[in-house]
Amino acid sequence: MTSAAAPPAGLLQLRGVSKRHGLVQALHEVDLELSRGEVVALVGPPGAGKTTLCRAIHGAERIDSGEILLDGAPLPTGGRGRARRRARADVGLVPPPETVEHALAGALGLGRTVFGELTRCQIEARGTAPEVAAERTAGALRKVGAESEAALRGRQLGPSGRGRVALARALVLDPKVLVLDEPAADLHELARELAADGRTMLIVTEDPGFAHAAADRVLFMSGGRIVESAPPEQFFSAPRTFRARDFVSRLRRR
Ligand SMILES: Nc1ncnc2c1ncn2[C@@H]1O[C@H](COP(=O)(O)OP(=O)(O)OP(=O)(O)O)[C@@H](O)[C@H]1O
Repeated sequence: MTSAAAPPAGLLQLRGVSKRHGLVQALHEVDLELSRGEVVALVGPPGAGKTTLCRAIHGAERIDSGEILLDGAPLPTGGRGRARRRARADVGLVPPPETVEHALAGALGLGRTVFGELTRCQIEARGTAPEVAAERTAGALRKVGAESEAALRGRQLGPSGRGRVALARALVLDPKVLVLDEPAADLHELARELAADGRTMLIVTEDPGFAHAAADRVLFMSGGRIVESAPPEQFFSAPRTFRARDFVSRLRRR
């Protein structure tokens, strides 16, 4: 199939989303729907388009065609204004471990502390009052177990701290959809807690155990297309297409 079968009245909808990187068609008319409270695991081989899809949903990647709707309203795909900042806050993205350092370094700038940045971004994106924002920052850092990172600056963060702070930065904006791109294993338990709390999430993962535990549904991507959509137990035990069977058998051999 070329599009994911999904229930109607989704919180997040992608319709015919395409994106080309130079000669590479990274996303090919992707249709996707996430219902409120649904947790979807996105899997697929390297180069399938998973990160491009996550970045497009977050508004970090300009799409070539198609549309992305959140709560029925199109997400702005360009510009720098308040509407765009708000849209990016509504879809929180935690980048993969290999790029989270760069992403946080950009957010924290040269001098800002973790606490300062998490507070600032709420004031900027949501117009939150400073004292309320500071309280939320403290709550988010507590939630992810990164209270001891509060006074640190970008380069002082260790690998585990970076992932937790990036998650706290997304959470502090109370996103309608949370996208986790290959979260490190030490974030899995937190992701499961967020799923149990009813968060709507799209999680890129190649860990079948984690997908089973956290996700309601698995989407399999290959060649820029969503090829299968199934409950985790069904997908990992009986994938339908050749490409998915090959992917699952490679996972089993690892
Ligand atoms: N900025 C870019 N410039 C050129 N090509 C890119 C760029 N970003 C991604 N691509 C290409 O687009 C395709 C999809 O990449 P993407 O990173 O979205 O896949 P992925 O499924 O996340 O892969 P991985 O699991 O390896 O992270 C790949 O062929 C990749 O090489």
